[in-house]
Amino acid sequence: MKPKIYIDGREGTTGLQIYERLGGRDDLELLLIDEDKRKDTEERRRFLNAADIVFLCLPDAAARDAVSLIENETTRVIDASTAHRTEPDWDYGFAELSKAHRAAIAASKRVANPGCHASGFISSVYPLVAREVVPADFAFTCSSLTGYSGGGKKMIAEYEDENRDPRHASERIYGLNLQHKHLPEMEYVCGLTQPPVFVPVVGDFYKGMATTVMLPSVDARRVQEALEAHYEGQRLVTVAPFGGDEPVIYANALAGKDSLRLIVCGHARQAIVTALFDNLGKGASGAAVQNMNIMLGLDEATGLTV
Ligand SMILES: NC(=O)C1=CN([C@@H]2O[C@H](COP(=O)(O)OP(=O)(O)OC[C@H]3O[C@@H](n4cnc5c(N)ncnc54)[C@H](OP(=O)(O)O)[C@@H]3O)[C@@H](O)[C@H]2O)C=CC1
Ligand SMILES: CC(=O)N[C@@H](CCC(=O)OP(=O)(O)O)C(=O)O
Repeated sequence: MKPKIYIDGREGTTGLQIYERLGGRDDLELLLIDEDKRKDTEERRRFLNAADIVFLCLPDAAARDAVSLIENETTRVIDASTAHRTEPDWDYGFAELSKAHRAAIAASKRVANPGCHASGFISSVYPLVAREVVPADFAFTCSSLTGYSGGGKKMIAEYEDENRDPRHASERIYGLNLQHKHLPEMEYVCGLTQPPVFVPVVGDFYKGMATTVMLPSVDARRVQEALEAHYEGQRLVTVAPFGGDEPVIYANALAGKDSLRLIVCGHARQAIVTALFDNLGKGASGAAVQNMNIMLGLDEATGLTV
């Protein structure tokens, strides 16, 4: 019997990208809701309970409602929203962080898929804190550049409108209240004693992401060696040689891929780590499909672009 998969929110940016990654697979059965019933609570309840694995690609409140519609013990959930990422009875869906994370995902009924900016920060910082290269009470700062698809359908329409605000041609700094919605998961997953100072920036390009963590008074080579050791043998998270692959970093360099690459630059007294990936790949839909593959005991990269 093929596992039955339902994508709640399939018409959205993340949902469509998951559908594209699963559409051509013959090892899964996709349960497809009628277009005119996709927001009908009773019909969704039926689909949510008929599936073995459900992807939630919905706003936070709708994701919480969807979970409450599940009335059986067997349906397993991968939630792409922010709703459950710091809940102790959910597993955080970033398998490369540790063997324990991977094992928890494999056995989980409830997986919270990481936020895009959070994926960049956590992939850099979790190993450095776990390996005591940087203390958990370090005053982390981070800047993260993302394509506008990170803002979903509404932001895509805003950027692609022919009469758009001409200021969209320039980068836009946001999250200025320093309370971005990904801060709680960054702090929780890395075990930090304080949140980082986090500056997200959206640019005039569709997809791609470069999240840079600043590490004053830290030896850059030690950082690179720790990250390389931590991710040894991983296929979807890799570490560049010290100094990086190129003299400059373009935020869209890994657009279209489901992998993430860490690049360490600096010298003996200062380091920066940049996580380069696609906000819709390892930052959302690619990660969600990877988590599903792990939950089903399949090769984690099935259907993904490494
Ligand atoms: N875009 C990205 O890079 C990332 C997004 N995410 C998260 O994934 C989730 C989805 O985001 P994204 O795909 O960008 O958002 P979109 O706005 O592109 O899509 C959301 C979809 O959910 C549908 N929807 C809204 N409310 C309901 C409801 N009550 N019942 C059924 N369907 C509903 C919308 O319908 P309609 O089409 O009618 O508007 C839309 O199709 C969010 O929680 C987001 O924060 C996570 C990581 C990255
Ligand atoms: C450009 C833009 O607005 N990006 C979104 C992040 C998208 C994302 O990862 O959202 P989730 O937390 O729901 O997963 C933001 O910064 O709020």
